[in-house]
Amino acid sequence: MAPLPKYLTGDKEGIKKFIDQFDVFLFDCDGVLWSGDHLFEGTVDTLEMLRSKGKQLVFVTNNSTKSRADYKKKLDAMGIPAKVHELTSAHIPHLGGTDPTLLRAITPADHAAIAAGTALDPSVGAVLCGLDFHLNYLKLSLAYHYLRRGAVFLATNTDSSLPSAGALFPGAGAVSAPLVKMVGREPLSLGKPSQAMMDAIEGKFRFERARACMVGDRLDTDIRFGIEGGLGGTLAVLTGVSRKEEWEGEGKPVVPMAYVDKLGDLRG
Ligand SMILES: O=C(O)[C@H](O)[C@H](O)COP(=O)(O)O
Repeated sequence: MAPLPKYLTGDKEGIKKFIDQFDVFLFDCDGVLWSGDHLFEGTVDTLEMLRSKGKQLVFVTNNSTKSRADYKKKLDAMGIPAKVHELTSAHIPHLGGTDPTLLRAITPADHAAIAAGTALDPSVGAVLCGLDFHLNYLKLSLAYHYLRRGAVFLATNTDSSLPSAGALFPGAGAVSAPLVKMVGREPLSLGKPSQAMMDAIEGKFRFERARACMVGDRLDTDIRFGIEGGLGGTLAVLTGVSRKEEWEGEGKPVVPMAYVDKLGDLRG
């Protein structure tokens, strides 16, 4: 049985010992640094404090509504300095997504063209579902028909919910759910807790897993990601999705190494 996590809020000595164990901190974003556009009090100072101790900080989000460049802008605007380590773009041709011509109600002509296949691009080999604030019936219909024709079913992540403005909203898993219902199978999910994501991060940032700590608000994505990735530590915060009741008690499947009420508590 995993030992109960250490509660670090207000424990100066415990916080110091915890931080000293790691060289690298992987930060989940939504629910840890901010909730939507609301930056949590103490976030900037805490990241600054960790940087001043020589820690490497890596931001690891499942949120696919923004590109890395957009995240860089959001971090800059919130006073969190960050570099975008994008060496080459992926060069994967794609369609759909944010295409404005899809932001409308489906028409009888769409039904006919999708059914006949004339509205479908024959070169499409995969359908990738992510968090989409403009999800609609037309996009779902196109995605379903690509899947029916044999396209690989992928998801950026399958989080059930998105923390924003201090509440929960439908997450990326709720976006792919209608397709799951239709095709009767789950997508291959590439974001946290998938270790494909951990391997990609490790490949890019070259850190020692035993000296890295994952900080997150969700047990089923962030904390599980850190544990299954063999990281030296995991730290849960209570400003997002998971509650401490989820790891308290016996036989809980995912238990963080430590937790704080909020990230800013790491300032001691
Ligand atoms: O549904 C989603 O995609 C997630 O709730 C959201 O993107 C989570 O982002 P993260 O907590 O990984 O920053």
